[in-house]
This record gives sequence, structure tokens and C-alpha cells, in this order.
Amino acid sequence: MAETRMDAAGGLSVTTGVDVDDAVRRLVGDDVPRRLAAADATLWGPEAEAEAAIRLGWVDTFTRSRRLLPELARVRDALAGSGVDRVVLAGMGGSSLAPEVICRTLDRPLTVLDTTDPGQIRDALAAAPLERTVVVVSSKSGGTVETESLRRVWVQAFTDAGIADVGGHFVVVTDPASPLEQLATAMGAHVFLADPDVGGRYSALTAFGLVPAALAGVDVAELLDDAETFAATLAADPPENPALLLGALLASRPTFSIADDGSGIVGLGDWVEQLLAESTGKGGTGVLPVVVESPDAPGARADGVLSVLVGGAKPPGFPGGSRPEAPDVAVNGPLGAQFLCWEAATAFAGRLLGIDPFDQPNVAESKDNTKRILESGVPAEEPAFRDGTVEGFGTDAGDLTAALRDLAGQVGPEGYLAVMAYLDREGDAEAAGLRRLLARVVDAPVTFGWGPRFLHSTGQFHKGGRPTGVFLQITADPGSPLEVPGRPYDFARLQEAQAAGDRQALRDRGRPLLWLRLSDRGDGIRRLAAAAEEISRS
Ligand SMILES: O=P(O)(O)OC[C@H]1O[C@](O)(CO)[C@@H](O)[C@@H]1O
Repeated sequence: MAETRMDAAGGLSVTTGVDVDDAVRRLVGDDVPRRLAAADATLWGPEAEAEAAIRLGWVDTFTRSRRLLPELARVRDALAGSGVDRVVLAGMGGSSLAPEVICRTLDRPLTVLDTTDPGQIRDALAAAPLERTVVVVSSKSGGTVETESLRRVWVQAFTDAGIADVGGHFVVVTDPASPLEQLATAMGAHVFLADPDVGGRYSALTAFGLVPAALAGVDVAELLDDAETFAATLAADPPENPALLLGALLASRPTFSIADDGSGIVGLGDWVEQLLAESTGKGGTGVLPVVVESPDAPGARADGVLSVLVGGAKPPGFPGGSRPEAPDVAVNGPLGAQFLCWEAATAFAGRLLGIDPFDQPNVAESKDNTKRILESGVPAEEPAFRDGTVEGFGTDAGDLTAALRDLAGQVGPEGYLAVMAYLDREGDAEAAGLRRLLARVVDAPVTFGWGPRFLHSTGQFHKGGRPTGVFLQITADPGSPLEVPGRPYDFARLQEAQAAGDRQALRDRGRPLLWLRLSDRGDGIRRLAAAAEEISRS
């Protein structure tokens, strides 16, 4: 195999056997690397220019983020001094994915709440003494319904526990002048203002990525050092510009799978998924990310899928590597450099695809539907079948196995199946295994997302990207109610409205959608897994 490898200072490399020389030449011919490094907002065409002009701060945000370090150290010491040693993060998409990767990678405890599942929230509330807890509320816009609902429930919990200084148990990260900034100041919370010229999914190296991680005990300066060293090569010509090569590779196929292969970085795929899906899935095009469990997972190397491995000191499968089958791409390097490399690669891919990588035009639709449904109530639907603890809607099939088989049969050429589970990603964790099982059934890429988290990630692609998706929505009995203080709905109602709102957005587009409602979560998930196994055997 002819191998191309590009290396950056600081140890980040991209290695591939796929030929994308033409695309790389085009980008270099148009002087794109140098223009990107100089934050040139004209790179994505006239329609994207206004948004790009206020969204390119990430190309050098790591230098500005250093200003946060003394304040972070002060706040961390003050919290530790008052006995606070547990950090909870409430935030969606770009406001929580990066700190989750950072903390999991560096093995610092951080409880991430990016959910409306009442059981998951209740468990987090009950998990540790409230006097020892700080809640980081992160929202760039300051108006995201999940985050605001979580803020309210935590305020209520601290108040009910008789804690005198409730505001002192909150740290808020938001853009200057957002509604959340005002609220935070009124609460007496500590506020970190983020760079307004960096969009949510590009914000890993801003206050959004750094504040929760630093409070959880990570030495975030190292991430900034890694990014800064890497940044020196952003404007470089080949072979010193791995982000350029990665961008050309990502734009070369409709779908890529991403797996870890011993990088030591935990969960980068979920962060990459949001970055690529929300940035490119629009205008009926885009690159679909498929996060897979391992390099050999079902679907990782399906036809038309670019297989990407993060990690491996010697890229496995390449000459001298350890794996018999070569991946298409290996990306090696430290976490801080990975963040910046993938962000730049997304911007390069956006240029090749002719899209605006900084907007998310279709995310609002499901949010608007949710709002309307919260006001008017969830439209009643009759189940097509009841199969034990599973009810099925939107199918002609009479039982679960037949319904799943029908759905799988609707995945066409360049199609994919998206599993969207509005469940508890801790308590119902085994549901994630459905991706692997269904990938054995469907001869096409299969993605898995937790609702409503995926609405801020692949949700954009599902509605705005290639119109080839087939959808499996899973919801469940919410269990005992949990109020959203000061709101006329509780979390179960909000979760239900989010699922119904997204169903409506997908159905309005004529996308095939099977909705399964589980009256018993554990049993329902087991039945689904058994049905998928049965189909894969037949
Ligand atoms: O930080 P915010 O404004 O709460 O937004 C959270 C997420 O929601 C989106 O705006 C839209 O899904 C994402 O791009 C963003 O990361």
C-alpha cells in the first residue's frame, strides 16, 4: 500500500493509504491552510461569510484561554477549601462533550448531565452529599432548555437541603451578555465568560472545555501547550499539515467510522461525531460519523465507509503495524493537538464540500416542535403492536422482530440506520450494545445516540444532511416524576416532548421511522437485542 503520512510538531500525525492528493492540491492551490490560520471568513463562500466572521476564534483560542488559568486555580482552591470535591456538569453538545473526553482521558471524576431522563438526573442528585458538590452550568447561548431545566433542579436541591450559599455551589460558563450571565450574577454564582467568536462544537480549548476539567483536577495548561505546538503547522504546506490531509480524507467519502486503538484518549469519537455531523450535515450533503466500539466492530469497515483509528504508536495495518487489515486512516497524537487538528480538518472538509461548517440550520426545528408539544400536549398515537414490554408505532408489522426486519429492509444505497434512545445513559447503558447487534443485521452504517444528547450532534445531520437515514426511536416509561422547578412540565414530559418533536421533524421529511416504547427498560432492551440477534441469524 502506498502510504502518505503528514506530521506536525508535537507528535500529531495522520497516516493513510487513501489517495486524496487532488483534494490536497486544490486546498493548497487556493492557499486555504494559510487563509484558515489567518481566520479568513471568505473561505466557505459569500453565504457563510457573516457567520464565519464571528466563529473563527478557535484557530488561536488556546493563547487567549491561558488568561483563565490563574482564575481557575483560585476558584478550584476556594472550592476545595470549603470541602467541595465533586463536580457535576450540566450542558449539551459542545458545552459538555470536550470536558467529558478530557476528564475520562485523564481519569478525573466528572458527572456529566446532558439529559432530560428523570432517573439519570435523580441518581446524580442522590449520588453524593450536596455540600460537597459544585455544579458547572455551561451554555453558550444561555437558553438551552435541557441546561436551564437542570440548573433549576439543582438550585431546588441545594435549597431543599438547607444550604445557605446556593450560588456558591454554581460555576457558570456562558457568552458575555447571555441571559444565563445575568441569571448567574443574580444567583451569586462564579461566572467564566467564554470567547463569543468560537462556536459551541469548536470550543474544546475555551472556557467550555477547560473550566469543568480544571475544577475536576485536570492540569489544563498541558492541553493548551499541545494545541499551541500543533497550531504552528496549521498554515503549513504538505507534508507538515496533518489537519489538511485529514480534512481531505473526511470529505472523500460519505461516511467515516471512528474507533480507538490504544490511544489512551477516552471517548474522542463522541466529540468528533458532534463536530463533523453538526458542521457538515446540511444542504442534503455531509459526512456521517459512525462511532464504533473497536476497530473490528461490525460496520467499521463497511463499503463506502472511511475507517479512522485514533491511536496506535505504529499505525496498525500499515507496514510494520500490528493489525492485519489496514484502516484507511490513523490519527496519532496528544489530546490538545487532536482537538485542534479535527477542528481544522472539519473546516478544510467544509471547504471541499461547499458547506458552511459553522451553522446548524436544522437543529432549531426539533426544538420548536418540542416547545409546541409542551404547550399543546403529545399527540396521541395507537401502537401497531404490543410485544411483551415493547409497543411499536409507525409500522405495519405485527411484532418486534418483524418490525425491526422491515425497518432494516428500508435502508437503501448510501443509507444508514440511526438508533436514537431516549433513555438513561448510565442506568440503561446496555442499550448502546444495540448498535453492534443491528450493524450485523443492516448492510450499512448504524449509528447510536442517546436522546436528547444526539439532537445537538447527529440530529443536525439526520434532518439536514443526506436524506438517506432510516430511524429507530426508543423511549421508555419514565418512572417516578421529577419536577422542573418553576415550569409547568416535569422532566418526563420534557423528554417525551423532545422525542415527539424529533419524530415529527423526521416524519415531516418522509424519513422511515419505527418508534418503540418500552414499559420495562431492562426487559425491553433485552427483547430488542434478542430480536436483532434472531434477524442476524436468519
Ligand atoms: O451551549 P448551548 O448554547 O447551550 O448549546 C449547546 C449545543 O446546542 C447546539 O447549539 C445546537 O444543537 C450545539 O451546537 C451546541 O453545542
